[in-house]
Order: sequence, then C-alpha cells, then structure tokens
Amino acid sequence: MFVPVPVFVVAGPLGAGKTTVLNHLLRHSADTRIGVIVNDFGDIDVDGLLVSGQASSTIAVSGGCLCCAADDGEVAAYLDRLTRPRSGIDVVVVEASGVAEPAALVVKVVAGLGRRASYGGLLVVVDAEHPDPPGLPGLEEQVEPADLVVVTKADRVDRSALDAVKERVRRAAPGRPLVDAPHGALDPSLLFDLRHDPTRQLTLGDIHAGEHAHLHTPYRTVSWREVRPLHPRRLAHLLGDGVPEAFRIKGFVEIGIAGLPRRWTVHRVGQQVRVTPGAPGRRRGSQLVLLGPELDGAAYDELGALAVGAGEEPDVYDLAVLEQFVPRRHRLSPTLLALDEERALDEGA
Ligand SMILES: Nc1nc2c(ncn2[C@@H]2O[C@H](COP(=O)(O)OP(=O)(O)OP(=O)(O)O)[C@@H](O)[C@H]2O)c(=O)[nH]1
Repeated sequence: MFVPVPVFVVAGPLGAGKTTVLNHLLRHSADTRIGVIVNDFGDIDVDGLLVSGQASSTIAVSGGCLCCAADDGEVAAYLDRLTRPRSGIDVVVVEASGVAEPAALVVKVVAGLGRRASYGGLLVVVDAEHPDPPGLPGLEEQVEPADLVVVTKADRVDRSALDAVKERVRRAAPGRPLVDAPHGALDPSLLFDLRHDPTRQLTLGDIHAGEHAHLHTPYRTVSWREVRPLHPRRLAHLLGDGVPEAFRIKGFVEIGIAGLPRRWTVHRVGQQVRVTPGAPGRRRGSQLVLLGPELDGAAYDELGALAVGAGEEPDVYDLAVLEQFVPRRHRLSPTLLALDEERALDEGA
C-alpha cells in the first residue's frame, strides 16, 4: 500500500538549537531514512554543512527565508525531489531558518506537499536562556502553531527561569507535548510518531500574509569570508562582545597557530559563545555569518582586523584566550602551557 512520506517542520528563533536537535535525530534514527531541507537566512550555508553527511539526502537553501520565498513552487520542487520513490526516504524534516515565522513556513510546506507527501507536524524549539530574541516574533507567537515544543539550554538558566518559560509555553500552546532536549537530545519517536491535529490547520489568512514580511525586515545579516588564518585573541574579542549588535554569530574558522588543529566551529547566541575543534567540509579559510536587528557595516571593521598580520605569530597564550569558549575537554592550551612551564624549569635547572 502506498504511504505518503510525512514531512515535519523544525522551527524556532535564531540559535535556539534547531540544528543540534536535528543532528541528534539524524544520529539516533536507526533505520529510518531521513531527507532534510535546511534553510539558512545568511548567504553562507552553515547549517547545511553541519547536517550533511548525517542525513540520507540534504537540500541546503541559503541566502533568504523559505517562508518568504517568492516562488510558491520552490518548496514543492524540493519535496518532490526528496520523496521520489527511488530516493527511499521514509521521512522529510524541514529545518526553518532562525528568522522564519513558523506558521508561514508550515503554510508553504502544506501547499507544496503534492501526492507523495503528507504534513507530519511542527516541532518548535525554545531556548530557555533567550526565549524572546530581539526583533523576532515572541515566544507565544512561535509556539502557538506547534504540535510539539522542545526546550533547550535548561543548563544555562536557573530553575525558576526555566519554570517561567515552560509556563508561558503551556499557556500559549495548551495541551501540546512539552519536553526538554538537553543539547538536542530528543527521543526521535516523539517526532516521528507525532500526529498533527487537523483542527488546527493553518491557512494563509491565519498568518496575515500581508504583514508577514515585516517580521524579517529588522533582521540584518553580514556574511564574511577570509582566506588568511585568524588571530585567536582577536577572534575571542569579536565573539565575546566585539560586535554587540550581532545576536547570532556562526560559522567555521581557521586559526593561525602552527601545529594545532586549525579549523574550528563557532557559535554565539546572545551572550552564549561556544567554540569547538573541527569543521565540516573541505573549504579552506574562514566563513562567518552575523545576524542582528541593529547590525550595520561597522561589523566589517571588526571582521577586517581578525586575520593574522605580516610578522605576527599568535602563541599558546593567545589560544588560551579563545579557549575560554571551548568546552574543557577540548582545550589544548592548559597542556601546552604546562609543557612550556616544565621546559622553562628544565632550562633553569
Ligand atoms: N548549553 C547548551 N547549549 C546548547 C544546547 N542546545 C544547543 N546549544 C548550543 O546552542 C548553539 C546554537 O545551536 P544551533 O543548533 O546551531 O541553533 P539553531 O537554532 O540551529 O541556530 P540558527 O540556525 O542560527 O537559528 C550551539 O553552540 C549549540 O551547541 C543546550 O541544551 N545547552
């Protein structure tokens, strides 16, 4: 019997943890073959690179928001491609960009289903630390159309703040399942067994299509590439608070210290900064995307100063400054500094 391929939408504001949840699902979905459509608002396809290699098939769409795509057929064409019988895909997951309006994206997806796909439901990711990022629809508006609400970053807030966020979710999306997903750890069956309640079917009328564009208007994006290695201390400054207007920074960087892992993945969400060794893809150099409602060209001045200059040689002390943002288990500088000290003692003896 022919069974249409369910299509799930994963949405939530910038940096909430959508890609982290999606990657967890991809790694823990056993034999389920998952096709993914990943949408990045910036010109550099960061999320696409972070999920590709794990999904059975990935379509990455960058440089704009799918929910505003002028061409209604765009989503339909992607779904058609992923659900062709020979692709063998069991489930499709669409990851929204962080500035998407979830309801508007769902309408686009439902309109693009065709005969081989069915709408599975909407998972909305809520960041317990930043439930209302600047310039984006508030928490209530985000979760109202959800079929499943997932809370991330409980580890970043105290109990009362977490309870307050959950209480807001319960009021805005009564009766909808609400679960924690620390570092993206969501049981895949919660998503794949989801049944969308058709009585809550959204229509374009519901989302006031005419007003929809306003939600994106305040958000600006700066996409930046550099082929020279970056200076770790200056990068740390930029990620810390060098461009306070950038609510979100993400991408891959190459650090200029001889003999050390050179490519890193970086994330900033509000005040949370995380840098981890390694980066997907074979592209050399650094690629960063900055997003924020107040962002302007001044960001390029900070970015322009990041590369290691002629005659400069960043050392392990510079690395240590960047490593304040690296999880303890990945830090190299404590070992290198201890070796340095030992060597100095030996030489002094
Ligand atoms: N401390 C902590 N960090 C988390 C958790 N979940 C995700 N993160 C981190 O939050 C940052 C952003 O996560 P992403 O998954 O890239 O967020 P996103 O929603 O896909 O981001 P955009 O696509 O830019 O909107 C990354 O550094 C993640 O490691 C969590 O539960 N706790």
